[in-house]
Amino acid sequence: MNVAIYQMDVIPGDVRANHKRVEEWMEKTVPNSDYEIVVLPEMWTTAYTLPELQEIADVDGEPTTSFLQKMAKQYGVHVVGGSFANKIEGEVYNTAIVVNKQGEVVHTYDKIHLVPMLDEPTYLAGGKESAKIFELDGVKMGIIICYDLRFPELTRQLALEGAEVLFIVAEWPLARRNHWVALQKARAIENQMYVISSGRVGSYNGTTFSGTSFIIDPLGDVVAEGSIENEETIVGELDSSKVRDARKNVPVFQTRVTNLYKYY
Ligand SMILES: O=C(O)CCC(=O)C(=O)O
Repeated sequence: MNVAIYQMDVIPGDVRANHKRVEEWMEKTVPNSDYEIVVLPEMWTTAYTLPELQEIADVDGEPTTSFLQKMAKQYGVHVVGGSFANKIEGEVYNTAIVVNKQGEVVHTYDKIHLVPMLDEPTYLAGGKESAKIFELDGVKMGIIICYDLRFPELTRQLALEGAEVLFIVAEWPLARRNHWVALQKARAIENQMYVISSGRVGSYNGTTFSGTSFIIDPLGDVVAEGSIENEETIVGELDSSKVRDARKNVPVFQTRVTNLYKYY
């Protein structure tokens, strides 16, 4: 499966303008390509305009869900649609969405770990359900959002449920880029799965973001890596046999000693 990540900058607080940017990127990037999956970053419709989100967030997933469904159908590509601010019954969630190339929503996930350093709990509600797996073209996958990367339990759970690919959509600050890089490689190696991340670039409200979107294979080797500061498209190929080989050669999942793990 060929993947293209849109490592984009985000216009703060302007949902329609960001839709337009994604539409323009799709128009330019997807036709005549062999991309089967495209990936967007975290909160790409609004950026982290937290105090404004009650006013500008989508309501019950709209208009962003319909927009992504239209893009997926029009371009015949699966869309891992990053995440967006999504107001449901008065509370704003950070919602990730996956739409298949037929335009069907195959998965949503509301970020469960809110970031204290960003005061997220003041403005956002945490998801009520854990991350779960979904399938695209018969391959099991999972998606987590930014700060979730710091909680290895969540990714392990997805791997134990059969995920071969982990998407991480993010707006990770440049100041902690070394964590971003090391944790992604660790998640790929320890779970013997592909890690595909989409980070935003640019700055907002005094924070500069780290870009550095990745495609990392199940051995932890980097297939493709974005720059720190440029808007660009990062591409690479996923091969399920590499997951099977990694898990066969180092049989981590058969060697776990769960009865001795106190907290898991
Ligand atoms: O964990 C971090 O250092 C950054 C997390 C973050 O910025 C986010 O979840 O949006």
